[in-house]
Amino acid sequence: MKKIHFTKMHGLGNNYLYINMFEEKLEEDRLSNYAVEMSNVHTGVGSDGIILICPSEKAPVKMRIFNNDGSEAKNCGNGLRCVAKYAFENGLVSEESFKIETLAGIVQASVFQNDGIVHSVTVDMGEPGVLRRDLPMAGEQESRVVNEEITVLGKTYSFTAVSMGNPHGVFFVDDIGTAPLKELGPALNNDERFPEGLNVEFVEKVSRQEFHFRVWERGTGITQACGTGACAAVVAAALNNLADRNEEVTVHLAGGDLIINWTNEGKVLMTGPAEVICNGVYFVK
Ligand SMILES: N[C@@H](CCC[C@H](N)C(=O)O)C(=O)O
Repeated sequence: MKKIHFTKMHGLGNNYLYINMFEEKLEEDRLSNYAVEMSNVHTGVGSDGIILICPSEKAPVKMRIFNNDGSEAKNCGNGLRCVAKYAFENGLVSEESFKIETLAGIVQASVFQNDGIVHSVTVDMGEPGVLRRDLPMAGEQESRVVNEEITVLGKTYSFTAVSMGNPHGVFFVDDIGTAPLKELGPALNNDERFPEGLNVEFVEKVSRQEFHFRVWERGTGITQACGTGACAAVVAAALNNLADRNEEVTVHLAGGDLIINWTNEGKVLMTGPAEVICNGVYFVK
């Protein structure tokens, strides 16, 4: 019987099964099935998806992420912090600052540790995409989508679109508690205006340095946290003059807080925790 060794980790409750591809051999054409099977809460381990920590020719490690519906995404902010922690604690890297390759490009991770145990990680996520073509989204490809009206399920909302390597739609609301996440998330993700789907975020401003945040993720549904989504939210806040560039902004997600800074140089810095839940062995059916 085939066995897959994994480490279950989470970043603010956004949990994935991490597979060390330096040691495990998985068939490329079965990765999507493994994500669905292993993530199943009833018959698998239960998770928001799987993340492969792979060898890379461009960096010490490469991250690949599959949502729990089996779809592969190009980026994952909470995943990057966990990959950085795993790589450092398991000797895949020896420096405290190192590169990680993703399908969206190469990012720089810096771990903060005590006695070899990483408690938090800053990832330089690179520059956000702010044009329609970056998502992609239908319409004039070279234009931005900032506070633009969109009609969904018969109601009109204003939203801002940002790519962090994966597509995000950010909706600013007065009360995060009444945000129609469950309805708007799937509707927008399946909307033909977003040919590659959409991660949907509702964001409530507390001050220019503090926002509440809830997310419906493409390929998974409602999760406790989304790192790329929090980055997109702060970029969207700055584009709408609700926050300032080059300032640390605290984003309160369902699972805890992230600190995000869209610097004047254009990079988005994300800082937050990463935690190990358990190690295990999955018996392939
Ligand atoms: N939870 C992640 C994002 C995971 C991928 C996303 N659902 C997509 O399909 O783009 C994060 O922390 O960024």
